[in-house]
Amino acid sequence: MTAIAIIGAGAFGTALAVTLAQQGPVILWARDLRDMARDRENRARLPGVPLPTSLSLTQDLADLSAASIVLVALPMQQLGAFLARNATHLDGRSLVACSKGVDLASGKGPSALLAQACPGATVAVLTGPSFAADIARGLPTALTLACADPVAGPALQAQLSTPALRLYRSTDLTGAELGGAVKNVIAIAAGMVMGAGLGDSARAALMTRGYAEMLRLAVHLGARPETLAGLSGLGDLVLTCTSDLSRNFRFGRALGAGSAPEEGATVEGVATARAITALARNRGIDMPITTMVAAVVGGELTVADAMTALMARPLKEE
Ligand SMILES: NC(=O)C1=CN([C@@H]2O[C@H](COP(=O)(O)OP(=O)(O)OC[C@H]3O[C@@H](n4cnc5c(N)ncnc54)[C@H](O)[C@@H]3O)[C@@H](O)[C@H]2O)C=CC1
Ligand SMILES: O=C(CO)COP(=O)(O)O
Repeated sequence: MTAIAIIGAGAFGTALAVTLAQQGPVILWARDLRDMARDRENRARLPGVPLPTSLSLTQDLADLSAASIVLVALPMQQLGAFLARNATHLDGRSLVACSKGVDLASGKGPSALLAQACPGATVAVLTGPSFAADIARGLPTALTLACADPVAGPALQAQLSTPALRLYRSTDLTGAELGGAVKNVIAIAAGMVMGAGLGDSARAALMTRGYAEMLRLAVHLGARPETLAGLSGLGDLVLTCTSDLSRNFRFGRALGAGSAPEEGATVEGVATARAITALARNRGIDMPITTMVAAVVGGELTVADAMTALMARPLKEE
């Protein structure tokens, strides 16, 4: 019996599938397998990583019926529509949300979308600092597995950990997924700073103040501060704001440098900046960097004007 299934054969879904297949059978669902089955490699999203024989591929969601754990690794803005069509295939299992972001249509994170569409499921969140390419190469990685259920949480932690992938357990789903959502927005801002040539000192200031607004939003929405200080918040913020491997960082850097961003890359921080700006405005939470990123990606502000506006804010206590 296949115990673990993964939905979404992007870079992250494929990397998780390759890693978890070292421990037992895994089934990976893609809406379009293209040449993956023939090549035994996901050349489009995770080139150079062979797919092990314990990993099977399918385009038919009915093939996932034997899996007790389903990891959902779709881009955030695709998740709601996918669930509207396919929730009956997923209900009643342990569903692990792997997307990072906030849904523009509903203002919800991935775990809330899963719980709403699949009321009989046990929902968890897997998040933290990890590039798909690192996981797939078996490099050491530590992530947060958040699940409110006191029995399912430890079981999932054990089943999804490997010698190279170390999962820390939490019951704070709100904090875990808001850290992963906001860090992408701040990474775009960090990229803008570096692309515009404003320097490492400016980036450190922006990361720190970005962390402050991540914490402010998450605590307001019921998260525990220590969650944000962990892998899913600070850990992922540091990784994403400082690495060329980050698509959000590279996107921001292109904007800052006045060059064209890469085509076809999943850059979750773009829509999430807009979703969180709306959420923060409705709740009266001050999130100046997120609001600035939303305005720049929406074409309402230039990077230079956004930086000037941030520096001109009234002086305040830290
Ligand atoms: N790539 C990474 O290093 C990491 C990614 N993530 C998160 O994982 C999520 C997925 O990202 P990636 O795998 O990197 O994206 P990706 O850009 O590599 O792949 C996205 C995949 O989703 C598929 N897809 C898009 N819409 C779909 C739909 N409606 N139905 C079925 N399949 C659909 C595409 O065909 C593509 O294969 C994002 O939320 C991202 O933030 C989290 C941690 C690390
Ligand atoms: O979430 C990630 C690292 O933890 C991947 O970051 P990007 O989506 O910016 O590439």
